[in-house]
Amino acid sequence: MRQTVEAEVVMSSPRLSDHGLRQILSDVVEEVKHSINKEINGAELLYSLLNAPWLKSLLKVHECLRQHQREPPAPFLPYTTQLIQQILTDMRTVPNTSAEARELYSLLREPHLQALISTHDMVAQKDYDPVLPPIPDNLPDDEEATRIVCLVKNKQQLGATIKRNGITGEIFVARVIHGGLADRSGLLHAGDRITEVNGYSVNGLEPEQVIERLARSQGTLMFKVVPITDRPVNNQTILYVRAMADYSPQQDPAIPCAEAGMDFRKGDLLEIVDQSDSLWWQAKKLPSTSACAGLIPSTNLLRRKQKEFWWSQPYQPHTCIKPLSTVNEEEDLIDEKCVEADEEAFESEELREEEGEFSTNIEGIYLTGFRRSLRLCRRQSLSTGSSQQSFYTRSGYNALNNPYEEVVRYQRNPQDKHRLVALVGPSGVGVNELRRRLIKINPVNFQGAVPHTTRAARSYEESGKEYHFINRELFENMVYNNRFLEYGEYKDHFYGTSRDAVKDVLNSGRICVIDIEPHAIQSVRTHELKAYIIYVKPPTAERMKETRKDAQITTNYYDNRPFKEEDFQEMEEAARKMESHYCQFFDSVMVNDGLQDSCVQLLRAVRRAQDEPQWVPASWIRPTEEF
Ligand SMILES: Nc1ncnc2c1ncn2[C@@H]1O[C@H](COP(=O)(O)OP(=O)(O)OP(=O)(O)O)[C@@H](O)[C@H]1O
Repeated sequence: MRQTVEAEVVMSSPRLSDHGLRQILSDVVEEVKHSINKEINGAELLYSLLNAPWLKSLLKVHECLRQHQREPPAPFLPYTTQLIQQILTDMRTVPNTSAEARELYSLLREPHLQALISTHDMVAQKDYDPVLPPIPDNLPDDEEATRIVCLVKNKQQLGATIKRNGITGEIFVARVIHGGLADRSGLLHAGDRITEVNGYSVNGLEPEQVIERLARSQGTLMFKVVPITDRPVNNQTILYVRAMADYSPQQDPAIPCAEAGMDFRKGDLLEIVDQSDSLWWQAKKLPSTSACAGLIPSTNLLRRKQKEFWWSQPYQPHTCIKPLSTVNEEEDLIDEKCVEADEEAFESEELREEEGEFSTNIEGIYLTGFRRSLRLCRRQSLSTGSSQQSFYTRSGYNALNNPYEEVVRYQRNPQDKHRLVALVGPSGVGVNELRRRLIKINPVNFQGAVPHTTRAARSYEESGKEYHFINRELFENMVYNNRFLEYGEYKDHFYGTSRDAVKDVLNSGRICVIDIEPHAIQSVRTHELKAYIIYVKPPTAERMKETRKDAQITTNYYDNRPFKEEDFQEMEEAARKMESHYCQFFDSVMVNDGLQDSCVQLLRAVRRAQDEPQWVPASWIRPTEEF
């Protein structure tokens, strides 16, 4: 085909090719000379112009190029380099050159230009076209249009899967993996029928036998394919999701090709590049180092698998809304399970008779939301799991419904309200200590949320400061209206953190910093609060022993007591469970080792949350349909 085009170019200007431009010019020069002899006006000027050395050089370039067009490319000489050298030599001999000519001369001598031209010549001398077998002369008239595809094998996978039609025995390309070798060639497509591999017919072979043949071949792979006639238009949009479940292709017997599969863990960010198949999508993990995507199950398929395989069973969140005395229809509809799996992580303890409160006034700064009863109420619910002392939330999260959460990149506008900062960690790790210190560092910027309680205010307490003191009826009404992020019962009194208490802080322009139980995470991950979840992790048991030797743990029995060996073990176990069940929601993870370092880490994380772009659920930014 290319030969035809080139032939057409040459044929389209026969006069030039017959005589050569130089010859024509010489004829013109002779004519003009003749005119001078006849003393024709202006002819002398034209003569000097046509005789100018630059015009001659230009013509030389033109002729050399035309010459090259006619010659076969094999013994290609470094033409361009030679030409440039010739032009430079010619220019040197020209007296009184113009400023433009001098500029051109210096430009052509620039080392980077010379290097570029010499590179061009080197590349031009190579012949990259594949050597195709000759087309047989005796092709039947009804021969199907076939395509010969040559791919050079490298360390990469071919990036395509094949399948066999059970009835006809024909082999087809089942899918082409995005960014793989086959995809980048642009020559193989899902639905193409493969008739030959490396010159051998694949008719009647099993897909495994074809693959074996491909694996054995060295260097170039040659496919003869009958291209699919109605190739679907590729109008894929890229989708970003956070995995809410684990997946391992190696443990999935149903995956079409385990090598083409991509494993992921809860919390991984995935870029879904192809959803054209209803069962198997193609995705890359972010941050992505590979150009090649991997197969992952679609939402529907993963949901099905979660029910089938132990390895991807999602954790059933410990969310138990047990209505207080009031039961309403809406609550009945919420599918939530009782807190049970973390049960053994916490010791069952008797309620203390006397309730005490921590001092909350540090150097004149009033710190809210550090109430001892509230914390004990939480701990009590985890240790007993009994309906008498429970800590509740209205989370509707279920990984079975949403194994992937669509996410978008979000950066808070400086004029917008701050994102809520929620700390999560096993009891005793130091969540309250860190929160207290953060607020103390900058009470103008950071503040906790004032909790609500039904217990009576003490003489020194003021409603809205230590707690919002409200009666039981009002509390139940707030529960009924879903006003609490989490709430619970302790010693016949209710305690809870309300959505409005958090909003009050955010509306005042401050950053609200609260600590929550992990099962309340879903109630703060909303468009309204845009919570940034920081997980506070304990260091190793050795480091805990060292750093906490003077620290006191809050218990139900005593106001405070020193940490014991078993406290560290329990904390380690609780942390392990918390991570395995909730890690997909952690925006940031920090280890609370040395207090000073931890405060710096926390401050940095809080700044990141407010000032840097983060992946957040797409539903916070725009309403999304389930995909
Ligand atoms: N990095 C640390 N180094 C030394 N001591 C620490 C550190 N972090 C916290 N502590 C101390 O450990 C004890 C428990 O911390 P804190 O009260 O903050 O726990 P918590 O995570 O809020 O758990 P809970 O709410 O169940 O009491 C406190 O005495 C605190 O001062």
